[in-house]
Amino acid sequence: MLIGPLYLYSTGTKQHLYVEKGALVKDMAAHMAPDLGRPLYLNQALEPIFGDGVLRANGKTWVYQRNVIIAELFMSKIKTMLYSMEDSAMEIVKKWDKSIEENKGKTVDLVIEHDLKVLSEDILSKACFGSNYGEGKHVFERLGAMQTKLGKTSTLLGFFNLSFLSINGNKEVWRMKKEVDVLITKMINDREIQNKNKNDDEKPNDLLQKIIESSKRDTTLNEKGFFKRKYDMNQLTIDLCKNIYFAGSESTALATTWALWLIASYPEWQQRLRSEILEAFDYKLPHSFSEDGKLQKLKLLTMVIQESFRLYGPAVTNSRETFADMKFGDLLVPKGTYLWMFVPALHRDTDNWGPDAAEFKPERFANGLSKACKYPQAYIPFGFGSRNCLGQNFTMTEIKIALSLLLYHFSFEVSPDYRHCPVSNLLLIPKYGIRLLVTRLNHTQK
Ligand code: HEM
Repeated sequence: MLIGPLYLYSTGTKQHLYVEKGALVKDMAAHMAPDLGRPLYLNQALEPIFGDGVLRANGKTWVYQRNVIIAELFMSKIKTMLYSMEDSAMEIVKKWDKSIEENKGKTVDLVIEHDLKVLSEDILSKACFGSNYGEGKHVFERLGAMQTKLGKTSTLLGFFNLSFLSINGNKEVWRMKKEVDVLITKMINDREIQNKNKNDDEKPNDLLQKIIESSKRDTTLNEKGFFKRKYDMNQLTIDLCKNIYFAGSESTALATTWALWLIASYPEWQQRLRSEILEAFDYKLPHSFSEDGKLQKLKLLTMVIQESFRLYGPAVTNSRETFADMKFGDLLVPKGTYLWMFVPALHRDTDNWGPDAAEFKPERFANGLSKACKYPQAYIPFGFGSRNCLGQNFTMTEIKIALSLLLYHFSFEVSPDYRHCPVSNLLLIPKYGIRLLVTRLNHTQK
């Protein structure tokens, strides 16, 4: 059946508009929340995992949370996390080095995504919550288990099968929710104990601290009549932490995994990237990421990551609900319509990207996103408009550091045992894992 880039269908009383037209996404991106928000019916099913956290919220709770975290993820703040990101990334270098050593210095065939997952969980735990992977591990494990139970799609997006959970399955998800809440409550309480008797300038300066302080300072959400129900600020604090744990870990790990697989698949690009890294860091082990402009110098690496996000971005679908009658271009969309975007199709739209849209061509980003395609607003690996991802800078920095260190130390080829099968399971995952042949490199210093 041919259905085209714009079509409407209904499920009972709900109307769904599927949009795969760059020009329309551009118009949608120009509309501000709250008229265009998270779909309400998806929201109900996702309550155990996200509570009223920023990913699921609409209206004033969303505004409150976005304001709490936004400045904590600005580039100026991320610059203070560079050492810690690098430290975590060096762990993976040491681990792969050890595997090679145990193989008498010869090339090893490694499944990479688990190590990259641990890396991104460690970075997020340290940077945002002042703990490490060991401490955050139980939260990640339980959130992962809930995610698997809750189905085949993400909050960020779509096609949520609401009928799949049995009563027992449902009970189990709520049990896991309670476990996660207990773990996060303990983390918050521990932080409050640590903070006792400390002056403000002695307290940690991370996202968790900001979330705790804002919840005490900001009482607007508690005011009677402001919402249909009174908000429990303690629960909202827990929910927001939970949302950050969820939003910031697996997505980044998968993005790094897919980018490394593409780099291994295109040896000429791999060589070009390595030369750029060696040059930027003066042929020394890259450990000066905090030096001004070093990361910005990695222009080819940025292009490769952008292209990887275009073809293998972890977020597969995106969705919105119109909370008012709206107009996008010539199209009138009534209140209560669900809007769906299937990102891989949008990112391979030949009308927007040209006839080579399906090919890996990082050079299309040589002069920036605005020159790479007709409708830059329809490049949406991090979503669009006023609800776009707050973690973009964090993620891009983390991926650049991890890939620079890995490309400095190792060369990569795709293993003959690799089976290409990207599937959407909440996020875009490699169904059979990603296997790479990893070889140690020894650089002679300049
Ligand atoms: C490769 C990594 C990542 C990808 C692909 C990704 C993708 C997305 C997408 C598609 C959305 C929905 C945007 C929309 O509906 O238009 C989103 C929302 C969000 N992301 Fe990310 N994200 C990543 C990493 C992160 C990180 C590291 C953080 C935080 C440390 C983060 C925090 C958030 C938050 C708070 C939102 C909710 C924004 C809102 O609703 O206002 N993300 N992300």
